[in-house]
Amino acid sequence: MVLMEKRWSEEQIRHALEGLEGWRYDDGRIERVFEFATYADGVAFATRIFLLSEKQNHHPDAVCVLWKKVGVAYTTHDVGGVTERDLKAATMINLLYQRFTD
Ligand SMILES: C[C@H](O)[C@H](O)[C@H]1CNC2=NC(N)=NC(=O)C2=N1
Repeated sequence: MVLMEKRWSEEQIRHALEGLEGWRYDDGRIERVFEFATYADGVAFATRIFLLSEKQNHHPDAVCVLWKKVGVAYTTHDVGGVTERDLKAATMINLLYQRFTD
């Protein structure tokens, strides 16, 4: 039995996002747009997100690969809102992004 993650309140989420650069809360999801020097970097970044999400068994609600930009959104589908799992994924994605900006 997988423990049901507890859905966070909007206040809890907004407080947690103060420490999570670039992410914002909107309508039950957390999301961020990442910018890149090249389109190929954005594609590589998105691919790493897909592989990470399989490893975590926690998958993005959306990944949009645009010209030199990638949009990412997370929510926990099982509970219909944002949980610790989404914030953990966002934290790991911010760390991943650092490799593309150093
Ligand atoms: C059975 C499997 O563990 C669940 O469906 C996982 C898969 N990935 C998931 N990803 C997200 N974002 N939310 C979930 O509730 C979720 N559940």
